[in-house]
Amino acid sequence: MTDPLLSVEDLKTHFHTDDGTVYAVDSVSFDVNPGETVAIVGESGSGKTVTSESITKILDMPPGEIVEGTITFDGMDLTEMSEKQLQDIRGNRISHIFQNPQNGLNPVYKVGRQIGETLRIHRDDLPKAEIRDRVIDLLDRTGIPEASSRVDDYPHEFSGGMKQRVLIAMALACDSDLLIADEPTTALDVTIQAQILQLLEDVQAEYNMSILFVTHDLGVVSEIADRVVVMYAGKVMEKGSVEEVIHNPAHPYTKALIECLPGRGSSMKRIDGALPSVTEPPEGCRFNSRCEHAVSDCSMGDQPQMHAIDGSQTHRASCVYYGPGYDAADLEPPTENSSTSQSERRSNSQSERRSETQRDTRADGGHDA
Ligand SMILES: Nc1ncnc2c1ncn2[C@@H]1O[C@H](COP(=O)(O)OP(=O)(O)OP(=O)(O)O)[C@@H](O)[C@H]1O
Ligand code: NI
Repeated sequence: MTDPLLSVEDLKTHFHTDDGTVYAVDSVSFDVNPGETVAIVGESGSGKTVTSESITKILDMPPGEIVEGTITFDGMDLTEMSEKQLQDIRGNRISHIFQNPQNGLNPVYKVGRQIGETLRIHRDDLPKAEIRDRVIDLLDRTGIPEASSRVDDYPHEFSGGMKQRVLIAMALACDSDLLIADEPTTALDVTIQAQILQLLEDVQAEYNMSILFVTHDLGVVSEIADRVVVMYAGKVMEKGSVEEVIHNPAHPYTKALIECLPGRGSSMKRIDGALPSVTEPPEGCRFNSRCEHAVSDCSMGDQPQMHAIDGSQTHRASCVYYGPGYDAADLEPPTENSSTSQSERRSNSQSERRSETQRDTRADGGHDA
């Protein structure tokens, strides 16, 4: 097996605010292998952006601080790097694109000049004319029609989708190893969204780039990602291949997210309840207050450890039901006609439950005794 390109281990990024410490990212670990797409998914506020912005330290620090953890990129620990060293990495080996493409472009400069700037900074041996040729080629490859004239246009002359293409061109300028894309299609309409996702897949294959894709949308994850990391309130709830996580979700939080996908589950619904306090996170599993399966072990100690699912090397979930003394089958939804209550189900194994239901039936209407 090849070494991961990026390895985030036990990352803790906190914010020191007047209201206390915000535990935005609290012991997050995951890898990104060369050439693969890893998605970080979770509801708003779960710590996806803070995780991704910790990698090249583009966070506001202070109030933010990387309190613990290592971020190894191509064998180098980024958390130990000076600002000068990080500048060499940003836009060169690791590029970012964001939800609002406007923020990535300076309105007063022509787009060609801005893409060229990345090359001038990181490839200062390139002659001027060659830079221009390369920029036009990049715009062309990212699907901008008439690239040779568009190169001299200003950002406001481009639509949202075209601006995002310009930013992808910029990310490709130095042939980055890793593209971090934070909700890059959320602000775009659905057709354009699909085109941008397709473009990312195409350029990834062509440039053998890795992508860390941040989204709250599990539908997008199944389209673009190879592997997925499910975050909730600063913790990783589950991770694994897209197949594993989307088709065989293990954590009650992931199951609930999937239930909320349009066309899935019983109806269009949201997960009941709200994220827990970020300054005073609950004991135990951070999802416990919203989890219909929560038992007393779920509100004790730290976030449960990651347990392997069905003996998989890659699929893991942070839920006590996959640990000793529990049966993950108890996480399955109750059958349609089951009259037993939540608490009864928790305290009984499936077989006990069956015999209890039989007893109930007899008590109600049985005269065969
Ligand atoms: N500068 C900051 N100061 C204080 N708290 C912050 C700061 N930036 C982020 N946070 C907090 O960190 C937590 C994680 O935020 P983050 O932006 O990573 O969430 P997210 O998963 O990306 O959500 P979204 O889907 O809305 O983008 C949130 O509680 C947020 O309020
Ligand atoms: Ni975000």
